[in-house]
Formats: sequence, structure tokens, C-alpha cells
Amino acid sequence: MQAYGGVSIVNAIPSWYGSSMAVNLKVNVEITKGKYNGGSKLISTIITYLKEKFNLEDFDVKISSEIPQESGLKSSSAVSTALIGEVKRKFGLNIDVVKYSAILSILAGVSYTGALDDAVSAYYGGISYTYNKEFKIIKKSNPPLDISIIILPKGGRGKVNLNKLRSYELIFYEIFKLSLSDPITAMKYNGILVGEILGYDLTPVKKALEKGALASGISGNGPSIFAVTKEGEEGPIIDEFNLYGKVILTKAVGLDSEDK
Ligand SMILES: Nc1ncnc2c1ncn2[C@@H]1O[C@H](COP(=O)(O)OP(=O)(O)OP(=O)(O)O)[C@@H](O)[C@H]1O
Ligand SMILES: O=C(O)C1=C[C@@H](O)[C@@H](O)[C@H](O)C1
Repeated sequence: MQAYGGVSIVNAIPSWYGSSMAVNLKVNVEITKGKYNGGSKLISTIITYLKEKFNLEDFDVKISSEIPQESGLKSSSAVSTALIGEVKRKFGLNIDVVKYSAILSILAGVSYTGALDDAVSAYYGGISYTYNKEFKIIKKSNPPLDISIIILPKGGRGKVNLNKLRSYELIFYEIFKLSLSDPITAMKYNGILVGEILGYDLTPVKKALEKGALASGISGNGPSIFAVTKEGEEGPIIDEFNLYGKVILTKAVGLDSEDK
């Protein structure tokens, strides 16, 4: 099964309310014969849990991914929803894929709130709005059609200062409320604020905004940086981000079929 990476609209760690936008960076997971002996704690936790709960035979997985890891681009939620979705399809299970993804991501120690926001955009495409404390989906919607997403991927995230992020609960809740009607402005405020709180260098973000980006900031807990432009207006931002590393130009992904 396929799922998508994403960029943050609102980080859910401070207020438990989160929002994420799927982008066209794909993960594909296949189930194969054999037994998993790879090194991913997330994959082994999911396989062990589902095998025991539903009494399944051993299986192995083949993962192909275009999403950089440990970078804030929702790689773990994409892999986890694609794997659980594939297990559901292959073994004919009646399970809530995104809820299992959130619970098992916490169990595997790869997420703080379960990142249901990331799981919903990864699995269904589009924009997610969630309340992660109660594993609740508030709304799913389509992104604007005429935008481009420019990503400066960075890896090797250090330890995230959760308490510092959490102390900004009120302002992140206000940004979440704004995001319901204006996701692009919200992702700009969220992305700048996360960068300032966690101490990332925001020079590329400042330059992107000066050059006319609709939004720019840190995605997830970083360190990757994104910018949003109107389609056809990417050039100056790509030139700017190219000064800092290899750039990815991609698109927002619309909502897929609910019937999964
Ligand atoms: N492509 C992958 N293959 C196997 N395991 C993966 C893959 N991507 C992520 N994981 C698992 O998820 C864990 C966390 O991944 P990662 O830090 O990349 O999450 P992320 O989604 O980028 O973070 P964020 O939530 O900030 O966007 C990894 O340590 C690994 O166990
Ligand atoms: O670990 C988590 O719970 C999260 C991590 C980041 O991706 C955030 O963007 C997300 O909203 C929540």
C-alpha cells in the first residue's frame, strides 16, 4: 500500500491539536513471505502487535520510500500507515488504520502524541485536522490546487525539547483555530514559531518570505525547512534554498478515496 510524506500545518505537541498536509513524496510497503529481521523498531513493533492480536502467520515487508528520515517530513507515519493498511488489505481485517498507527507509534517510541494528524494526511492524502489526545479526527480537507511545495530536507534531528514546546500551548491552539480556515497562513506561523522555540537557524525561511513565499518554516520537529509558493513562482525560492543543499520540488496531494 502507498502513503505520503507531509509538511506540518500545526505541530500537535504543544496543544494536542494538529494539522498536516500530504505532499507527493511516496512510501510503498509490500508484504512478502518470510520473517522481519530489519532494524526498524517501528516496523517490528507493528508486526509483533498485529500478529499477536489477529493471530497472523509470519510475514516480511519490503519498503520503498522517497521521504527523508528523521527530518520532520512524516516518514514514520507514512511507513506505519502504509504497513498497517497493507496488513488490513492482505489479511482482510476490519481495523482503523490511522488509530492503530497512532497507538503503535507511541508504543514504538517514535512519536509523542501518536501524530494522528500525520497519519491521517499520510494515509488519506489532503489536509488533516486532529485532536491527538483522544485519537479524534476533526476534519479532512483538500489543499489549495495551485500551490507548489519546496523542501530543503535536513536529517539528523537531535533530542526535541518537549517541555519548551508544550509551554506554548495557548498560541499553538490559536494557530490551530486559524488553520481551519487559513491553513497556509497557519503553517507559516507554526513553522516560524517551532523554529524559534527549538532554536533552528531560520535564515532560509526569512529569505524565502522576503522573496514572496506564501509560507515558509520548519516542518514537524525539524530540521527540514519548507516553503509554499503559487505554481510557477517557485524559481527564486529554489535558487535561494539551493544555496543550503539539495532541494525537493513537490506538490500537495488531494484527498484519496475513503474506501481503504
Ligand atoms: N523508511 C523507513 N523505513 C523503516 N522505518 C522507518 C522509516 N521511516 C521511519 N521509520 C521508523 O520511524 C522512526 C522515526 O522516523 P522519523 O524520525 O523519520 O520520523 P519523522 O516522521 O520524520 O518525524 P516527524 O514526525 O518529525 O515528521 C525511525 O527511527 C524508524 O524506526
Ligand atoms: O510526535 C508527535 O506526536 C508529533 C510529531 C511531529 O511530526 C508533529 O508535527 C506532530 O503534530 C506530532
